[in-house]
Formats: sequence, C-alpha cells, structure tokens
Amino acid sequence: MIRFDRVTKVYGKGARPALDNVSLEVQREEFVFLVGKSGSGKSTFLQLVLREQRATGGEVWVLGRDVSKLGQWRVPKLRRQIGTVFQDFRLLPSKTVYENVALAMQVIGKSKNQIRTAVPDVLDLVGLAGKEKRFPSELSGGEEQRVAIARAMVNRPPLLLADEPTGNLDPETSLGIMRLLDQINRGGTTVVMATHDARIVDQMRKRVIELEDGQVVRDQDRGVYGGAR
Ligand SMILES: Nc1ncnc2c1ncn2[C@@H]1O[C@H](COP(=O)(O)OP(=O)(O)OP(=O)(O)O)[C@@H](O)[C@H]1O
Repeated sequence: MIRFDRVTKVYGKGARPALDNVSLEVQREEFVFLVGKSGSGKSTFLQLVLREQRATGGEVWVLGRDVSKLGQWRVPKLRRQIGTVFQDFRLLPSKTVYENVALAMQVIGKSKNQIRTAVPDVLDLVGLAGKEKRFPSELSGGEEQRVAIARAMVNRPPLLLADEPTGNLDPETSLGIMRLLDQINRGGTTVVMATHDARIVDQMRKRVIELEDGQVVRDQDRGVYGGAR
C-alpha cells in the first residue's frame, strides 16, 4: 500500500533532512500510528504520500506506483484514492453536512444518482444520519470531524491519512472518532494516523512508528505512545 525505500526529504539548501533515509512498508488494511515530537517528520511523511512534496532521494511507492516519478497530470488520480482528515476539519461553512460530503463526489464527476445513494450511506456510517441539513456551525467538534471523515470516505478510497484528527477534541469525543476510524479500517481501508495523543495510541494498541529527527527510531506492533525501544 505504502513503501518508502531510503527516502530523504530536505526542504532547503543546508537544512537538516526532515526525513532521513526512511525505509518502511505499510501493508493493505493495516492501521498505523505515526508518532514523534513536533518537527520529527510526520507531516512530511504524509505529504510525500500525497505527492504534496517530492522526495529529495529514495523512492515513495503508494498504491503500486512510484509517486516521485508520477507526472503532474496523474497526481489528481492518485489523490482521489487517498482520503484525508485533519485536526481542523476543513469543512465549508456555507454548505450543509450533505453538501460538504456531496461536493467530494461532484468534483470528480460522479452522477446525481451515485451521489444520492452514496452520501446517505456514508453519513449513516459515521453516525450523522438525520443531520444532513445542519451547517458546520450547528455541529459539535466531534460531529464536524465525522463530516470530514464522511467526506474523506464517500468515494471509498483504499487509503485514509489522518493528521492529528483528535487534536481539537476532548478525550471522550476523541475515543468516538477512534472507534469510527477503527471501524473504517476493519471495513478494509488502510489507515495511517499522525498523532500526539498518547492516550489514544495506548488504548488502541496498533502498530506504532516513531520518528525522531526524520528517522524511524521505533516500529512496534500493538505498540504504545512512548514505548520502550
Ligand atoms: N514546507 C516546509 N519548508 C521548510 N521546512 C519544512 C517544511 N515543512 C516542514 N519543514 C521542516 O521539516 C521538519 C519536519 O517537519 P514536519 O512538519 O514534517 O514535522 P511533524 O512531525 O509533522 O511536526 P508536528 O507534530 O508539529 O506537525 C521540521 O524541521 C520542519 O521545520
């Protein structure tokens, strides 16, 4: 699903690498936590997968393609296969829940009929049935994140990237979001989640990859946030 082969990312001349010779693989249907201090390289990792950044050295394989070699015109097709969720939800405030999710299908040219079936299905999946007509400002933070997850999942991507999805939520709401991500993963979607949320990582006991100064310093199955090396 994802394979990094000796990947280095240097942002500017003379800067120390944000990722330094990273090799790792994420298999289909895995759930992986990416942890590490601020500046350790987590967002850079996710941006390389999305081809928002290009590796300085090494190969980044995503869904069977070396994305560092992908022509610019093929990048939208890659991104269509990757759902993304962020700490700050990134919903359109002037659009309803339904419209926010439907838009993700409209922009890739799905038919009205496809949209009419898929949007209620995915809103049901994330537990928002009945809230279609609300605006983001009429939702709790946890509900807003559920809309963002619905939007990320409505086109059924095989891979979901989440960057601090519980960063703005209280512990109980965070747990609800994690249960949802776990359910999505069990449905067959590969999930990679960057987080600082020690409690969540310790509760979920999934694979944990820890970065420090751009290097992988720990890769642990059923790991914890600050595990023994
Ligand atoms: N666009 C950029 N231009 C220049 N330097 C960058 C850029 N993005 C990240 N960096 C640098 O690369 C290093 C890794 O940053 P990155 O954002 O990947 O870390 P992170 O682990 O995601 O941090 P956080 O937990 O704060 O999100 C840092 O030294 C950062 O300053």
